[in-house]
Amino acid sequence: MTSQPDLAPITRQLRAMYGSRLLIVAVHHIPVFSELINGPLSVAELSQRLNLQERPAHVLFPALCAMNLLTYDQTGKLYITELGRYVSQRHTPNLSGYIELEKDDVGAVEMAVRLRNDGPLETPNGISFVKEGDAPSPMDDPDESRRFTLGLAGRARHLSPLVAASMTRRDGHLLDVAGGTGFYTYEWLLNNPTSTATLFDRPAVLTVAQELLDEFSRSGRPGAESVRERVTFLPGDMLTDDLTNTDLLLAASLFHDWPTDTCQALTNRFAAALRPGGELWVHDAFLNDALDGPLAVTDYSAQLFWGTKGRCYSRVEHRSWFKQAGLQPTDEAIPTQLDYGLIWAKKL
Ligand SMILES: C[S@@+](CC[C@H](N)C(=O)[O-])C[C@H]1O[C@@H](n2cnc3c(N)ncnc32)[C@H](O)[C@@H]1O
Repeated sequence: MTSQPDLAPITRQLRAMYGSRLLIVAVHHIPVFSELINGPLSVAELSQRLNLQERPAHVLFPALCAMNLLTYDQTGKLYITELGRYVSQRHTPNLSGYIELEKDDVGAVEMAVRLRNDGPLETPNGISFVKEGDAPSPMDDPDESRRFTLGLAGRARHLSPLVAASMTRRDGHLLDVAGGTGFYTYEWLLNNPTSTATLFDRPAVLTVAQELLDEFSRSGRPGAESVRERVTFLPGDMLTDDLTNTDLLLAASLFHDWPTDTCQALTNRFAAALRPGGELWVHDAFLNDALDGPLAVTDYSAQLFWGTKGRCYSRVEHRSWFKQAGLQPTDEAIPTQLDYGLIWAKKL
């Protein structure tokens, strides 16, 4: 087990920028506080008045709750908190004019565009970390996929020993879907010396993963050399291609790149790939089940909203996909680091 520090303060600072944009937008571009000034509204009512679709609403409203500007009443309606009144023009004094000084910030203006449009207006080069259908994908471009994959390598190197230590130890097969660098697979195989694994991702990503496995195998760590012989690299499209039958399936930083209907479809595919007694493990950053924070995750959700087709989801949202796919969710919630954690479900 690593004794390295939790790097969450760094990623929190990095992502705070996205939360700031949401604050400016909610006060000056998409009038959340003006709509709520006359009383509580349900998420559906408020979304409809603001012309926001499900994904942007589930990014913006939880973030404003995490900032303690909005909260839910007992019937689940959103209302303005005592603190939130101070960003409304109807309250004296208020900070609305002060926030207005940032209104034309390019990031805030573009965030308003993306919230209204449920994503950027144009994506000629595809969307970060996403390969879907025939649309162009940076994950299929050799230079871009290398840049994206190596961009995640430091986080994966840091978190993968913690993830491997928390996952089930067993003799069997691990399928690491959308496995990226492969570090989660390599670390799990190091802890499970008689097991095998498949790393599934786009072909250009697997080229990088193979290089990282070479480096891992030569690290001199006890058992690292044998890991190479126990990994199969399987290029493909997880949305459409057959997935290897497996005992454990890992979805690390996977669901948060996709909209809810795709998450359900993927969970169904993952459940079908599991053998009886198999386990689906999800490593991600989870919203509170009440969709009101935590701030580190609502900021992350805004970052993912900005760049991918997804957002952060709560454990309850994940567990509903598991149940619909016929899996039995466990109620374990295992923290790792960087505001991430593990949850898992069984196939009976
Ligand atoms: C955010 S990265 C996560 C990588 C790794 N699991 C981790 O935690 O570091 C998402 C991965 O999904 C892969 N991906 C996206 N669409 C895919 C598809 N249709 N089929 C297979 N992999 C896909 C990307 O290539 C990328 O490696």
